[in-house]
Amino acid sequence: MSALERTIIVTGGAGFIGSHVVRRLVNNYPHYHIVNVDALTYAGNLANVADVADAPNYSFVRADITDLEGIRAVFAVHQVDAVIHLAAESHVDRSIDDPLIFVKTNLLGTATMLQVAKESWGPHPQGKLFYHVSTDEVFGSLGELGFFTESTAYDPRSPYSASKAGSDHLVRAWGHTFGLPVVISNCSNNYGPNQFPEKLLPLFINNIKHLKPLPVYGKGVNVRDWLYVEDHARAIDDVLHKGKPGETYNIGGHNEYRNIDLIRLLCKLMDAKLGRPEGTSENLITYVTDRAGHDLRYAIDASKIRNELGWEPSLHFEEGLARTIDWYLENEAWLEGVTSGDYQAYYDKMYGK
Ligand SMILES: Cc1cn([C@H]2C[C@H](O)[C@@H](COP(=O)(O)OP(=O)(O)O[C@H]3O[C@H](C)C(=O)[C@H](O)[C@H]3O)O2)c(=O)[nH]c1=O
Repeated sequence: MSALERTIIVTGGAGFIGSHVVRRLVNNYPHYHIVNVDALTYAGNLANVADVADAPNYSFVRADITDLEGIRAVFAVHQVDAVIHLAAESHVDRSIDDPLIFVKTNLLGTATMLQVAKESWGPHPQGKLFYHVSTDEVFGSLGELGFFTESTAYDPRSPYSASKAGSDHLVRAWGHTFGLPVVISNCSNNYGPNQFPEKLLPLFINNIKHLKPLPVYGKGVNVRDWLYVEDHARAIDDVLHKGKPGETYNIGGHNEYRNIDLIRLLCKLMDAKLGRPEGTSENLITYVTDRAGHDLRYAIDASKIRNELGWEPSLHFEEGLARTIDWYLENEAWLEGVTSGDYQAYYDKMYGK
């Protein structure tokens, strides 16, 4: 491995977005050594990276980012040039149900990664990069108009978004105080293969498949800006290679949908794909109690990354959605695998079914 040009740690590389980043870097940069560091908690799944598991420029290390000695051991074995930090607790509903694990993983975990990078790289290191992958939820909630830019003031409102906002601040603090070269990106809602079926799209695809109720929070009028996960992975690649240390980049799909409109579109596409009479899936829609503190709207102004790094989303949403549905329907074993075990207990607790 030492003959390879650059060693990059990807934390959370067995998770949803992380697995797409790992796959892209392993395949596109055979001269890089990609070290996937993942604790394999409920949403981490080595099946997500099975296709690159035997690649000569890929390694996997099972480690928890809150374990200082475990992370030190990873840096002791590998000559790390860059960290792409994606490992995080990410589901807003879980953060309402059980906030402390979000504080631990997202704050202590990020601080641990930063501290070990600093110890290992020394003061004001040259040619190193700590890249923190974050969320647009740090900016709070928009009304009907406007977009989040890189200079929008932070206003996180859920335990999840507050923990991510705090982790962004920690990254900037290590950059400012210790001269660690850091970069941050804040992205909108992702969708695509490998997403754990607690998030809206994979949850609803799975429920439609099994003719189970579709729990729409409140009136379904909340708006999200959807981006295909491979477009996000390409943006991360661009920020890694062309981003300026000390900068922040917003990433988004410029693709806003009210939840209920998205769900109706999903229902229509799935009825067609499953050969069911039109309206079958829509009949499963069940309006339920709104999420506590539910943010109304997220929308990203991605002009900085477009103008400075040349990144743009590539996939039309309806095509991405069709591709996503096909993936979940075709990968039955993956879906069955992640919805067995503890999943049913979680589902029953959250939806009372
Ligand atoms: C699971 C679920 C969700 N919803 C609503 C709640 C939201 O308005 C929307 C999407 O929910 P989801 O939990 O999939 O995603 P967000 O809460 O927008 O957050 C997501 O996008 C950001 C950027 C991240 O940073 C989070 O990590 C990621 O989870 O659908 C329902 O109406 N019913 C449901 O059963």
